[in-house]
Amino acid sequence: MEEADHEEKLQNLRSKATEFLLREEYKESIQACSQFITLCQDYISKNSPQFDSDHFLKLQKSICLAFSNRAEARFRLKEFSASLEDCDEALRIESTHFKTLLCKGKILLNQNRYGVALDCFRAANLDPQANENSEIVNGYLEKCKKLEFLSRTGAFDVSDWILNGFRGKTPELAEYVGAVEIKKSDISGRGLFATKNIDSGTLLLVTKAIAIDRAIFPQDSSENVQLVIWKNFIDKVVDSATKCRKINCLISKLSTGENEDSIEVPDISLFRPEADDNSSFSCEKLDIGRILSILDVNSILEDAISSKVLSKNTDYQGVGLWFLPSFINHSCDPNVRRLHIGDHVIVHASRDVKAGEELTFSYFDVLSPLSNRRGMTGNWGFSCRCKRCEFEDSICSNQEMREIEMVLGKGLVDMGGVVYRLEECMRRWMVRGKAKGYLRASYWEAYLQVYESEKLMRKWGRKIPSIESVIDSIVDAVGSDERVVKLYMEGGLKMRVGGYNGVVEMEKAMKLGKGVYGKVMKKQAMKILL
Ligand SMILES: C[S@@+](CC[C@H](N)C(=O)[O-])C[C@H]1O[C@@H](n2cnc3c(N)ncnc32)[C@H](O)[C@@H]1O
Repeated sequence: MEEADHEEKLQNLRSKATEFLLREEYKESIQACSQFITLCQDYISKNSPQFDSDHFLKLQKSICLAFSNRAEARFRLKEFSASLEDCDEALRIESTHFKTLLCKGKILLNQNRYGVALDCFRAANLDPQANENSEIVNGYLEKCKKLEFLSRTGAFDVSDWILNGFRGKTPELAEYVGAVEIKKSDISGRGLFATKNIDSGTLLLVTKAIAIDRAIFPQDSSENVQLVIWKNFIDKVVDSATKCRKINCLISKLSTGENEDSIEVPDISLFRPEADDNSSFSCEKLDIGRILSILDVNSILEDAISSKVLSKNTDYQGVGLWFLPSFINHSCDPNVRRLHIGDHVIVHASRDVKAGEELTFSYFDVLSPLSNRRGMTGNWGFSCRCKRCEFEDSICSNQEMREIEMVLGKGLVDMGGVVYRLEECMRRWMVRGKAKGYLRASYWEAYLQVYESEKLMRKWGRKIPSIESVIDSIVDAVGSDERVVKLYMEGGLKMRVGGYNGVVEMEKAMKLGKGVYGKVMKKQAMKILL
Protein backbone atom coordinates (compact mmCIF):
# COMPACT_ATOMS: atom_id res chain seq x y z
CA MET A 1 0.00 0.00 0.00
CA GLU A 2 2.77 2.37 1.00
CA GLU A 3 4.45 1.60 -2.29
CA ALA A 4 1.29 2.42 -4.24
CA ASP A 5 0.86 5.72 -2.36
CA HIS A 6 4.39 6.66 -3.12
CA GLU A 7 3.96 5.83 -6.79
CA GLU A 8 0.76 7.89 -6.95
CA LYS A 9 2.44 10.86 -5.30
CA LEU A 10 5.27 10.71 -7.80
CA GLN A 11 2.87 10.39 -10.70
CA ASN A 12 0.96 13.43 -9.44
CA LEU A 13 4.07 15.58 -9.12
CA ARG A 14 5.31 14.49 -12.54
CA SER A 15 2.02 15.47 -14.22
CA LYS A 16 1.89 18.77 -12.34
CA ALA A 17 5.46 19.66 -13.31
CA THR A 18 4.76 18.97 -16.99
CA GLU A 19 1.45 20.80 -16.90
CA PHE A 20 3.01 23.89 -15.32
CA LEU A 21 5.80 23.83 -17.86
CA LEU A 22 3.32 23.68 -20.74
CA ARG A 23 1.30 26.50 -19.18
CA GLU A 24 4.53 28.52 -18.90
CA GLU A 25 4.16 28.68 -15.12
CA TYR A 26 7.85 28.13 -14.65
CA LYS A 27 8.24 28.83 -10.94
CA GLU A 28 5.51 26.31 -10.12
CA SER A 29 7.04 23.79 -12.50
CA ILE A 30 10.42 24.19 -10.80
CA GLN A 31 8.82 23.59 -7.43
CA ALA A 32 7.03 20.41 -8.56
CA CYS A 33 10.22 19.08 -10.23
CA SER A 34 12.24 19.78 -7.08
CA GLN A 35 9.73 17.90 -4.90
CA PHE A 36 9.74 15.02 -7.34
CA ILE A 37 13.55 14.82 -7.39
CA THR A 38 13.84 14.93 -3.59
CA LEU A 39 11.16 12.29 -3.17
CA CYS A 40 12.81 9.95 -5.67
CA GLN A 41 16.28 10.45 -4.27
CA ASP A 42 15.09 9.81 -0.68
CA TYR A 43 13.29 6.72 -1.84
CA ILE A 44 16.37 5.39 -3.58
CA SER A 45 18.66 5.99 -0.62
CA LYS A 46 16.20 4.24 1.75
CA ASN A 47 15.35 1.27 -0.46
CA SER A 48 18.30 0.75 -2.75
CA PRO A 49 19.41 -2.67 -1.41
CA GLN A 50 16.02 -4.20 -2.27
CA PHE A 51 15.72 -2.75 -5.78
CA ASP A 52 15.75 -4.84 -8.85
CA SER A 53 17.75 -3.18 -11.55
CA ASP A 54 14.71 -2.43 -13.76
CA HIS A 55 12.98 -0.53 -11.00
CA PHE A 56 16.15 1.40 -10.24
CA LEU A 57 16.68 2.30 -13.89
CA LYS A 58 13.07 3.46 -14.22
CA LEU A 59 13.45 5.75 -11.23
CA GLN A 60 16.73 7.13 -12.54
CA LYS A 61 15.09 7.87 -15.89
CA SER A 62 12.32 9.77 -14.12
CA ILE A 63 14.85 11.80 -12.14
CA CYS A 64 16.70 12.58 -15.35
CA LEU A 65 13.50 13.88 -16.95
CA ALA A 66 12.69 15.95 -13.86
CA PHE A 67 16.14 17.59 -13.95
CA SER A 68 15.67 18.19 -17.64
CA ASN A 69 12.25 19.81 -17.17
CA ARG A 70 13.54 21.91 -14.30
CA ALA A 71 16.46 23.00 -16.47
CA GLU A 72 14.04 24.10 -19.21
CA ALA A 73 11.89 26.07 -16.72
CA ARG A 74 14.99 27.72 -15.26
CA PHE A 75 16.25 28.54 -18.74
CA ARG A 76 12.95 30.29 -19.48
CA LEU A 77 13.40 32.33 -16.30
CA LYS A 78 16.94 33.16 -17.45
CA GLU A 79 18.40 31.38 -14.39
CA PHE A 80 21.25 30.17 -16.56
CA SER A 81 23.74 28.93 -13.96
CA ALA A 82 21.13 26.85 -12.12
CA SER A 83 19.72 25.61 -15.40
CA LEU A 84 23.15 24.45 -16.56
CA GLU A 85 23.66 22.58 -13.29
CA ASP A 86 20.34 20.77 -13.82
CA CYS A 87 21.35 19.84 -17.37
CA ASP A 88 24.60 18.37 -16.06
CA GLU A 89 22.73 16.37 -13.41
CA ALA A 90 20.40 14.97 -16.06
CA LEU A 91 23.27 14.17 -18.41
CA ARG A 92 25.14 12.39 -15.61
CA ILE A 93 22.23 9.95 -15.53
CA GLU A 94 21.70 9.75 -19.29
CA SER A 95 24.50 11.29 -21.28
CA THR A 96 22.56 11.34 -24.56
CA HIS A 97 19.23 12.65 -23.22
CA PHE A 98 17.83 14.56 -26.21
CA LYS A 99 15.76 17.26 -24.46
CA THR A 100 18.57 17.99 -22.03
CA LEU A 101 21.19 18.28 -24.74
CA LEU A 102 18.91 20.68 -26.58
CA CYS A 103 18.34 22.76 -23.45
CA LYS A 104 22.04 22.81 -22.57
CA GLY A 105 22.88 23.86 -26.13
CA LYS A 106 20.40 26.74 -25.89
CA ILE A 107 21.88 27.99 -22.61
CA LEU A 108 25.43 27.82 -23.95
CA LEU A 109 24.35 29.60 -27.11
CA ASN A 110 22.74 32.28 -24.99
CA GLN A 111 26.01 32.64 -23.11
CA ASN A 112 27.83 32.97 -26.44
CA ARG A 113 29.79 29.73 -25.88
CA TYR A 114 29.34 28.67 -29.47
CA GLY A 115 31.86 25.80 -29.63
CA VAL A 116 30.45 23.83 -26.68
CA ALA A 117 26.89 24.67 -27.73
CA LEU A 118 27.67 23.17 -31.13
CA ASP A 119 28.91 19.97 -29.43
CA CYS A 120 25.56 19.69 -27.59
CA PHE A 121 23.46 20.16 -30.72
CA ARG A 122 25.64 17.69 -32.62
CA ALA A 123 25.19 15.10 -29.85
CA ALA A 124 21.42 15.78 -29.77
CA ASN A 125 21.32 15.30 -33.52
CA LEU A 126 22.54 11.71 -33.11
CA ASP A 127 19.51 10.82 -30.98
CA PRO A 128 16.53 9.16 -32.73
CA GLN A 129 14.29 11.94 -31.36
CA ALA A 130 16.18 14.39 -33.56
CA ASN A 131 14.31 12.97 -36.57
CA GLU A 132 11.00 14.30 -35.28
CA ASN A 133 12.60 17.63 -34.39
CA SER A 134 14.99 17.92 -37.29
CA GLU A 135 13.94 21.47 -38.20
CA ILE A 136 14.66 22.75 -34.69
CA VAL A 137 17.95 20.90 -34.27
CA ASN A 138 19.20 21.87 -37.74
CA GLY A 139 18.23 25.48 -37.10
CA TYR A 140 20.36 25.55 -33.95
CA LEU A 141 23.22 23.71 -35.64
CA GLU A 142 23.33 26.22 -38.49
CA LYS A 143 23.08 29.20 -36.16
CA CYS A 144 25.85 27.86 -33.94
CA LYS A 145 28.16 27.12 -36.85
CA LYS A 146 27.66 30.61 -38.26
CA LEU A 147 28.21 32.35 -34.91
CA GLU A 148 31.21 30.18 -34.08
CA PHE A 149 32.76 31.15 -37.43
CA LEU A 150 32.03 34.85 -36.92
CA SER A 151 33.38 34.74 -33.39
CA ARG A 152 36.60 33.08 -34.55
CA THR A 153 37.22 35.22 -37.63
CA GLY A 154 35.47 38.55 -37.03
CA ALA A 155 34.24 38.35 -40.63
CA PHE A 156 31.22 40.56 -40.02
CA ASP A 157 29.41 42.40 -42.74
CA VAL A 158 26.26 44.35 -42.04
CA SER A 159 26.05 45.89 -45.53
CA ASP A 160 23.02 43.98 -46.78
CA TRP A 161 20.97 45.02 -43.80
CA ILE A 162 21.92 48.67 -44.32
CA LEU A 163 21.35 48.48 -48.07
CA ASN A 164 17.94 47.04 -47.29
CA GLY A 165 17.09 50.21 -45.36
CA PHE A 166 17.56 48.54 -41.93
CA ARG A 167 14.47 46.50 -42.65
CA GLY A 168 14.04 43.04 -41.21
CA LYS A 169 15.85 41.55 -38.26
CA THR A 170 19.10 43.16 -37.15
CA PRO A 171 22.02 41.08 -38.47
CA GLU A 172 23.15 38.15 -36.36
CA LEU A 173 26.33 39.19 -34.55
CA ALA A 174 28.60 36.98 -32.47
CA GLU A 175 30.93 37.90 -29.62
CA TYR A 176 34.34 38.72 -31.04
CA VAL A 177 37.55 39.66 -29.29
CA GLY A 178 40.26 40.90 -31.66
CA ALA A 179 43.91 41.82 -31.10
CA VAL A 180 43.44 43.37 -27.65
CA GLU A 181 44.46 42.74 -24.05
CA ILE A 182 43.74 44.30 -20.65
CA LYS A 183 46.75 45.91 -19.00
CA LYS A 184 47.62 48.50 -16.41
CA SER A 185 47.10 51.93 -17.94
CA ASP A 186 49.06 55.16 -17.59
CA ILE A 187 45.75 57.01 -17.92
CA SER A 188 44.01 55.39 -14.97
CA GLY A 189 43.54 51.87 -13.58
CA ARG A 190 43.34 49.30 -16.33
CA GLY A 191 42.90 49.90 -20.04
CA LEU A 192 42.52 47.97 -23.27
CA PHE A 193 45.65 47.72 -25.43
CA ALA A 194 46.41 46.66 -29.02
CA THR A 195 48.49 43.48 -29.20
CA LYS A 196 49.60 44.16 -32.79
CA ASN A 197 49.70 46.93 -35.39
CA ILE A 198 46.17 47.68 -36.51
CA ASP A 199 44.98 49.81 -39.39
CA SER A 200 42.04 52.21 -39.33
CA GLY A 201 38.64 50.51 -39.51
CA THR A 202 39.89 47.17 -38.12
CA LEU A 203 37.34 45.37 -35.97
CA LEU A 204 38.46 44.98 -32.35
CA LEU A 205 35.42 43.93 -30.36
CA VAL A 206 31.85 42.83 -30.91
CA THR A 207 29.96 42.28 -27.72
CA LYS A 208 26.39 42.04 -26.54
CA ALA A 209 25.01 44.12 -23.68
CA ILE A 210 24.73 42.52 -20.25
CA ALA A 211 21.64 44.63 -19.89
CA ILE A 212 20.15 47.52 -21.76
CA ASP A 213 17.09 49.70 -21.45
CA ARG A 214 15.77 52.03 -24.03
CA ALA A 215 12.64 53.86 -24.99
CA ILE A 216 11.48 56.28 -27.62
CA PHE A 217 10.56 59.64 -26.20
CA PRO A 218 10.26 63.09 -27.71
CA GLN A 219 13.38 65.20 -27.34
CA ASP A 220 11.78 67.54 -24.78
CA SER A 221 10.98 64.71 -22.36
CA SER A 222 11.56 65.44 -18.71
CA GLU A 223 14.35 64.10 -16.53
CA ASN A 224 11.84 61.61 -15.15
CA VAL A 225 11.97 59.73 -18.43
CA GLN A 226 15.68 59.21 -17.97
CA LEU A 227 15.15 58.13 -14.38
CA VAL A 228 12.65 55.49 -15.45
CA ILE A 229 15.08 54.11 -18.05
CA TRP A 230 17.91 54.19 -15.50
CA LYS A 231 15.83 52.32 -12.91
CA ASN A 232 14.74 49.63 -15.38
CA PHE A 233 18.33 49.27 -16.50
CA ILE A 234 19.58 48.80 -12.92
CA ASP A 235 16.87 46.19 -12.27
CA LYS A 236 17.94 44.27 -15.36
CA VAL A 237 21.62 44.31 -14.36
CA VAL A 238 20.80 43.13 -10.82
CA ASP A 239 18.54 40.41 -12.22
CA SER A 240 21.26 39.16 -14.61
CA ALA A 241 23.89 39.19 -11.87
CA THR A 242 21.60 37.29 -9.51
CA LYS A 243 20.75 34.63 -12.04
CA CYS A 244 24.16 34.06 -13.58
CA ARG A 245 27.35 33.46 -11.60
CA LYS A 246 29.56 34.42 -14.52
CA ILE A 247 27.85 37.80 -14.97
CA ASN A 248 28.00 38.49 -11.23
CA CYS A 249 31.70 37.69 -11.21
CA LEU A 250 32.58 39.68 -14.33
CA ILE A 251 30.66 42.73 -13.11
CA SER A 252 32.73 42.56 -9.92
CA LYS A 253 35.87 43.02 -12.08
CA LEU A 254 34.67 46.43 -13.30
CA SER A 255 35.83 49.67 -11.75
CA THR A 256 33.84 51.63 -9.20
CA GLY A 257 36.03 54.62 -10.06
CA GLU A 258 37.73 54.39 -6.61
CA ASN A 259 41.39 53.48 -6.07
CA GLU A 260 41.94 52.60 -9.69
CA ASP A 261 45.69 52.59 -9.22
CA SER A 262 45.62 49.49 -7.05
CA ILE A 263 42.87 47.69 -8.90
CA GLU A 264 43.41 44.10 -10.10
CA VAL A 265 44.10 43.50 -13.81
CA PRO A 266 41.93 40.60 -14.95
CA ASP A 267 42.97 38.28 -17.75
CA ILE A 268 41.07 38.99 -20.93
CA SER A 269 40.37 35.26 -21.35
CA LEU A 270 37.70 35.59 -18.65
CA PHE A 271 35.74 37.77 -21.05
CA ARG A 272 36.11 35.57 -24.08
CA PRO A 273 32.92 33.85 -25.19
CA GLU A 274 34.31 30.36 -24.62
CA ALA A 275 35.13 31.05 -20.93
CA ASP A 276 33.59 28.31 -18.80
CA ASP A 277 30.64 29.22 -16.59
CA ASN A 278 31.76 27.16 -13.62
CA SER A 279 35.46 26.95 -12.98
CA SER A 280 36.72 30.53 -12.86
CA PHE A 281 33.63 32.28 -11.64
CA SER A 282 33.17 31.87 -7.96
CA CYS A 283 32.87 35.23 -6.22
CA GLU A 284 30.71 36.82 -3.63
CA LYS A 285 27.29 38.10 -4.54
CA LEU A 286 27.54 41.81 -5.33
CA ASP A 287 25.69 44.20 -3.09
CA ILE A 288 23.47 46.81 -4.67
CA GLY A 289 25.66 49.73 -3.54
CA ARG A 290 28.63 48.33 -5.40
CA ILE A 291 26.56 47.56 -8.49
CA LEU A 292 25.33 51.17 -8.54
CA SER A 293 28.89 52.55 -8.33
CA ILE A 294 29.99 50.20 -11.10
CA LEU A 295 27.09 51.25 -13.31
CA ASP A 296 27.82 54.92 -12.66
CA VAL A 297 31.34 54.47 -14.01
CA ASN A 298 30.81 51.97 -16.82
CA SER A 299 27.36 52.46 -18.35
CA ILE A 300 27.32 53.77 -21.86
CA LEU A 301 24.67 55.98 -23.38
CA GLU A 302 23.73 54.46 -26.71
CA ASP A 303 22.72 57.76 -28.22
CA ALA A 304 25.79 59.72 -27.15
CA ILE A 305 27.19 61.78 -30.00
CA SER A 306 30.44 59.84 -29.68
CA SER A 307 28.70 56.64 -30.74
CA LYS A 308 26.61 55.78 -33.75
CA VAL A 309 23.36 53.92 -33.46
CA LEU A 310 22.14 52.25 -36.59
CA SER A 311 18.47 51.97 -37.46
CA LYS A 312 17.03 53.74 -34.43
CA ASN A 313 14.62 56.61 -34.20
CA THR A 314 16.44 59.82 -33.29
CA ASP A 315 14.14 60.40 -30.30
CA TYR A 316 15.09 57.24 -28.53
CA GLN A 317 17.29 57.02 -25.48
CA GLY A 318 19.15 54.00 -24.28
CA VAL A 319 21.68 53.00 -21.66
CA GLY A 320 23.57 49.74 -21.38
CA LEU A 321 26.49 47.85 -19.91
CA TRP A 322 29.05 45.99 -22.02
CA PHE A 323 31.99 44.15 -20.42
CA LEU A 324 35.14 44.68 -22.48
CA PRO A 325 34.29 48.21 -23.66
CA SER A 326 34.13 49.05 -19.94
CA PHE A 327 37.93 48.76 -19.84
CA ILE A 328 38.40 51.44 -22.48
CA ASN A 329 39.58 54.73 -21.01
CA HIS A 330 38.56 58.10 -22.35
CA SER A 331 40.75 60.35 -24.47
CA CYS A 332 39.96 63.62 -26.26
CA ASP A 333 42.40 62.29 -28.84
CA PRO A 334 40.85 58.81 -29.27
CA ASN A 335 41.89 56.00 -31.59
CA VAL A 336 38.79 53.75 -31.51
CA ARG A 337 35.08 54.32 -32.04
CA ARG A 338 31.98 52.39 -31.25
CA LEU A 339 28.95 51.53 -33.27
CA HIS A 340 25.68 50.23 -31.83
CA ILE A 341 23.71 47.62 -33.72
CA GLY A 342 20.80 46.16 -31.78
CA ASP A 343 22.10 45.17 -28.35
CA HIS A 344 25.66 44.81 -29.67
CA VAL A 345 28.51 47.27 -29.51
CA ILE A 346 31.09 47.08 -32.26
CA VAL A 347 34.44 48.68 -31.46
CA HIS A 348 36.88 49.39 -34.28
CA ALA A 349 40.04 51.43 -34.80
CA SER A 350 39.28 54.95 -36.00
CA ARG A 351 42.89 55.39 -37.12
CA ASP A 352 46.06 53.34 -37.42
CA VAL A 353 47.22 52.00 -34.04
CA LYS A 354 50.64 50.58 -33.11
CA ALA A 355 51.15 47.35 -31.17
CA GLY A 356 51.20 48.09 -27.43
CA GLU A 357 49.28 51.38 -27.78
CA GLU A 358 46.37 51.94 -25.41
CA LEU A 359 42.97 52.00 -27.08
CA THR A 360 40.77 54.93 -26.11
CA PHE A 361 37.42 56.27 -27.17
CA SER A 362 35.65 59.46 -26.31
CA TYR A 363 33.03 59.32 -23.58
CA PHE A 364 31.41 62.47 -25.01
CA ASP A 365 31.65 64.85 -27.94
CA VAL A 366 35.32 65.75 -28.43
CA LEU A 367 34.63 68.22 -31.24
CA SER A 368 34.25 70.87 -28.54
CA PRO A 369 36.46 73.32 -26.65
CA LEU A 370 38.53 72.40 -23.61
CA SER A 371 36.17 74.16 -21.20
CA ASN A 372 33.20 72.03 -22.36
CA ARG A 373 35.26 68.87 -22.21
CA ARG A 374 36.40 69.69 -18.71
CA GLY A 375 32.75 70.02 -17.70
CA MET A 376 32.04 66.57 -19.13
CA THR A 377 35.02 64.83 -17.50
CA GLY A 378 34.04 66.60 -14.27
CA ASN A 379 30.61 64.93 -14.51
CA TRP A 380 32.38 61.60 -14.96
CA GLY A 381 34.51 62.31 -11.91
CA PHE A 382 37.98 62.49 -13.46
CA SER A 383 40.17 65.04 -15.16
CA CYS A 384 41.61 64.16 -18.54
CA ARG A 385 45.35 64.56 -19.01
CA CYS A 386 45.59 63.46 -22.64
CA LYS A 387 48.10 65.21 -24.93
CA ARG A 388 45.37 67.32 -26.45
CA CYS A 389 44.07 68.56 -23.08
CA GLU A 390 47.61 69.32 -21.94
CA PHE A 391 48.37 71.29 -25.09
CA GLU A 392 45.12 73.24 -24.99
CA ASP A 393 45.58 73.87 -21.29
CA SER A 394 48.93 75.49 -22.02
CA ILE A 395 47.56 77.71 -24.76
CA CYS A 396 44.11 78.58 -23.46
CA SER A 397 45.39 80.82 -20.70
CA ASN A 398 46.60 83.12 -23.49
CA GLN A 399 44.62 86.39 -23.58
CA GLU A 400 43.78 86.08 -27.29
CA MET A 401 42.45 82.55 -26.87
CA ARG A 402 40.29 83.72 -24.00
CA GLU A 403 38.88 86.47 -26.18
CA ILE A 404 38.10 83.99 -28.95
CA GLU A 405 36.29 81.74 -26.45
CA MET A 406 34.35 84.71 -25.10
CA VAL A 407 33.21 85.79 -28.56
CA LEU A 408 32.20 82.23 -29.38
CA GLY A 409 30.30 81.92 -26.13
CA LYS A 410 28.16 84.93 -27.07
CA GLY A 411 27.07 83.30 -30.35
CA LEU A 412 25.55 85.35 -33.17
CA VAL A 413 28.95 86.57 -34.30
CA ASP A 414 30.56 86.36 -37.70
CA MET A 415 32.13 82.90 -37.37
CA GLY A 416 34.35 83.62 -40.37
CA GLY A 417 36.06 86.30 -38.29
CA VAL A 418 36.54 83.87 -35.41
CA VAL A 419 38.04 81.19 -37.65
CA TYR A 420 40.29 83.73 -39.33
CA ARG A 421 41.53 85.03 -35.99
CA LEU A 422 42.20 81.54 -34.66
CA GLU A 423 44.11 80.59 -37.81
CA GLU A 424 46.14 83.81 -37.53
CA CYS A 425 46.97 83.08 -33.89
CA MET A 426 48.12 79.57 -34.77
CA ARG A 427 50.31 80.97 -37.56
CA ARG A 428 51.93 83.53 -35.22
CA TRP A 429 52.44 81.03 -32.40
CA MET A 430 53.80 78.48 -34.84
CA VAL A 431 51.20 75.88 -33.84
CA ARG A 432 51.76 73.01 -36.27
CA GLY A 433 50.91 69.39 -37.01
CA LYS A 434 48.59 67.63 -34.59
CA ALA A 435 48.33 70.63 -32.32
CA LYS A 436 46.69 72.57 -35.14
CA GLY A 437 44.17 69.77 -35.59
CA TYR A 438 43.44 69.78 -31.84
CA LEU A 439 42.44 73.45 -31.86
CA ARG A 440 40.48 73.14 -35.08
CA ALA A 441 38.60 70.18 -33.59
CA SER A 442 37.85 72.24 -30.49
CA TYR A 443 36.38 75.07 -32.54
CA TRP A 444 34.74 72.73 -35.03
CA GLU A 445 31.36 74.45 -34.65
CA ALA A 446 32.81 77.74 -35.90
CA TYR A 447 34.50 76.10 -38.90
CA LEU A 448 31.31 74.19 -39.69
CA GLN A 449 29.18 77.31 -39.72
CA VAL A 450 31.55 79.04 -42.12
CA TYR A 451 31.93 76.14 -44.53
CA GLU A 452 28.20 75.55 -44.58
CA SER A 453 27.34 79.16 -45.37
CA GLU A 454 27.75 80.39 -48.94
CA LYS A 455 27.60 83.96 -47.68
CA LEU A 456 30.40 83.46 -45.16
CA MET A 457 32.44 81.52 -47.67
CA ARG A 458 32.16 84.41 -50.16
CA LYS A 459 33.47 86.74 -47.47
CA TRP A 460 36.13 84.54 -45.83
CA GLY A 461 36.76 81.69 -48.28
CA ARG A 462 40.06 83.10 -49.59
CA LYS A 463 41.40 84.06 -46.17
CA ILE A 464 40.89 80.77 -44.36
CA PRO A 465 42.25 77.28 -45.17
CA SER A 466 40.25 74.94 -47.43
CA ILE A 467 37.75 72.43 -46.04
CA GLU A 468 40.03 69.60 -47.12
CA SER A 469 43.05 70.79 -45.20
CA VAL A 470 41.00 71.52 -42.06
CA ILE A 471 39.31 68.13 -42.27
CA ASP A 472 42.62 66.35 -42.84
CA SER A 473 44.18 67.96 -39.79
CA ILE A 474 41.13 67.29 -37.56
CA VAL A 475 41.01 63.63 -38.61
CA ASP A 476 44.76 63.32 -38.10
CA ALA A 477 44.46 64.84 -34.63
CA VAL A 478 41.28 63.31 -33.19
CA GLY A 479 40.33 60.57 -35.67
CA SER A 480 37.43 60.23 -38.06
CA ASP A 481 34.06 61.61 -37.12
CA GLU A 482 30.77 61.25 -38.91
CA ARG A 483 30.06 64.99 -38.95
CA VAL A 484 33.46 65.75 -40.42
CA VAL A 485 33.01 63.17 -43.17
CA LYS A 486 29.53 64.49 -43.90
CA LEU A 487 30.85 68.01 -44.25
CA TYR A 488 33.49 66.65 -46.56
CA MET A 489 30.84 64.94 -48.70
CA GLU A 490 28.20 67.67 -48.70
CA GLY A 491 29.94 70.97 -48.12
CA GLY A 492 33.19 70.23 -49.85
CA LEU A 493 31.72 68.76 -52.96
CA LYS A 494 28.98 71.38 -53.21
CA MET A 495 31.38 74.29 -53.12
CA ARG A 496 34.02 72.59 -55.19
CA VAL A 497 36.76 73.95 -53.04
CA GLY A 498 40.29 73.16 -54.12
CA GLY A 499 39.44 71.55 -57.46
CA TYR A 500 36.77 68.87 -57.51
CA ASN A 501 37.45 65.38 -58.72
CA GLY A 502 34.45 63.13 -57.98
CA VAL A 503 36.25 59.78 -57.97
CA VAL A 504 39.17 60.92 -55.83
CA GLU A 505 36.84 62.74 -53.41
CA MET A 506 34.63 59.66 -53.05
CA GLU A 507 37.64 57.41 -52.43
CA LYS A 508 38.79 59.75 -49.72
CA ALA A 509 35.32 59.95 -48.15
CA MET A 510 35.21 56.15 -48.10
CA LYS A 511 38.58 56.03 -46.34
CA LEU A 512 37.38 58.53 -43.75
CA GLY A 513 34.11 56.59 -43.46
CA LYS A 514 36.05 53.44 -42.60
CA GLY A 515 37.37 55.20 -39.52
CA VAL A 516 33.81 56.10 -38.52
CA TYR A 517 31.97 52.88 -39.36
CA GLY A 518 34.75 50.31 -39.47
CA LYS A 519 35.33 47.69 -42.11
CA VAL A 520 32.12 45.84 -41.34
CA MET A 521 30.39 47.30 -44.34
CA LYS A 522 30.84 47.53 -48.08
CA LYS A 523 31.26 50.75 -50.05
CA GLN A 524 27.62 50.90 -51.17
CA ALA A 525 26.36 50.62 -47.59
CA MET A 526 28.85 53.23 -46.41
CA LYS A 527 27.62 55.61 -49.12
CA ILE A 528 24.07 55.25 -47.80
CA LEU A 529 25.22 56.05 -44.26
CA LEU A 530 27.26 59.02 -45.37
C1 LIG B 1 34.81 52.76 -18.07
S1 LIG B 1 36.06 52.91 -16.87
C2 LIG B 1 37.51 52.73 -17.79
C3 LIG B 1 38.40 51.62 -17.27
C4 LIG B 1 38.97 51.87 -15.93
N1 LIG B 1 40.19 52.66 -16.01
C5 LIG B 1 39.26 50.57 -15.19
O1 LIG B 1 40.36 50.39 -14.64
O2 LIG B 1 38.36 49.73 -15.15
C6 LIG B 1 35.90 54.62 -16.55
C7 LIG B 1 36.77 55.11 -15.43
O3 LIG B 1 38.13 55.10 -15.82
C8 LIG B 1 38.79 56.28 -15.40
N2 LIG B 1 39.17 57.06 -16.59
C9 LIG B 1 38.79 56.84 -17.85
N3 LIG B 1 39.34 57.71 -18.70
C10 LIG B 1 40.11 58.52 -17.97
C11 LIG B 1 40.95 59.64 -18.27
N4 LIG B 1 41.12 60.09 -19.51
N5 LIG B 1 41.59 60.24 -17.24
C12 LIG B 1 41.45 59.81 -15.96
N6 LIG B 1 40.67 58.76 -15.61
C13 LIG B 1 40.01 58.11 -16.59
C14 LIG B 1 37.80 57.04 -14.55
O4 LIG B 1 37.95 56.63 -13.23
C15 LIG B 1 36.48 56.57 -15.09
O5 LIG B 1 35.46 56.70 -14.17
